[in-house]
Amino acid sequence: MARKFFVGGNWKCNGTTEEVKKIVNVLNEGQVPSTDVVEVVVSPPFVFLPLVKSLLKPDFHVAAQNCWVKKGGAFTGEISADMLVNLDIPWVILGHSERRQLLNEANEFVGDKVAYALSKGLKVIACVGETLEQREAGSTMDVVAAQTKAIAERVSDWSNIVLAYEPVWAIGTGKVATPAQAQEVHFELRKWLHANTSPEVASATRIIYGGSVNGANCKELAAQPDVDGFLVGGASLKPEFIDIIKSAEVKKNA
Ligand SMILES: O=C(CO)COP(=O)(O)O
Repeated sequence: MARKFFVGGNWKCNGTTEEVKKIVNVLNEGQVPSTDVVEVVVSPPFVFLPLVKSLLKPDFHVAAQNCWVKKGGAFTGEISADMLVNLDIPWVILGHSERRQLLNEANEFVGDKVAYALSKGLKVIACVGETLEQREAGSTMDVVAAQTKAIAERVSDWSNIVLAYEPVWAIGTGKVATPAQAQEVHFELRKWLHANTSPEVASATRIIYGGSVNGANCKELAAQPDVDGFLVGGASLKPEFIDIIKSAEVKKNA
């Protein structure tokens, strides 16, 4: 089964109402491949989710950038998966490295979040990735395997998970992984899924790359056999996001 190309735009903690409307406008007007070829999901901050959802053309979907680990209650400042479902928000990003690093989200905690969000019917973009120090120490695969294992131990159905490989050293740095570096980790992650989940999960799960993806480097990355799309930060706030969506054509013609 062919894996449909997936392009996510992670807006992080950016935007005003006016800016959000402008970005949505650009997205709605952009000439992009059909939904048979590419799945596009944008992730604004929580407070803009209803606005973006109401303005965005139906071909594109929205994701929250996080949610609480279980049912809501006395958890000041948190947003529950149940609330996202209530607002018809189909996707959530979990385990982003900024949350793992700045907010100390541990592998197990992320795994619990993924399991709970899936159990409520959300689709999950689950992020993994190593720091520069870990890469230089040669432990990239150990790190991403441990992060993926914490999810695999808690989840049996992978059909609503997209796995995002985002090397921390490439995020927001302008230092993109080379196509060969991305392919190597994606290939290893798929091999890991093959051995630790099932051959079916390994071949069906989309593994997307994130970290300084832009309009200029996306095509070469998209051409890698195990790169099934992107999770884009900075460039997802700019018109070049349309070019990144278009890189799905590389796969179609492959
Ligand atoms: O963290 C990212 C997406 O989740 C990547 O961010 P940049 O594209 O800004 O490097």
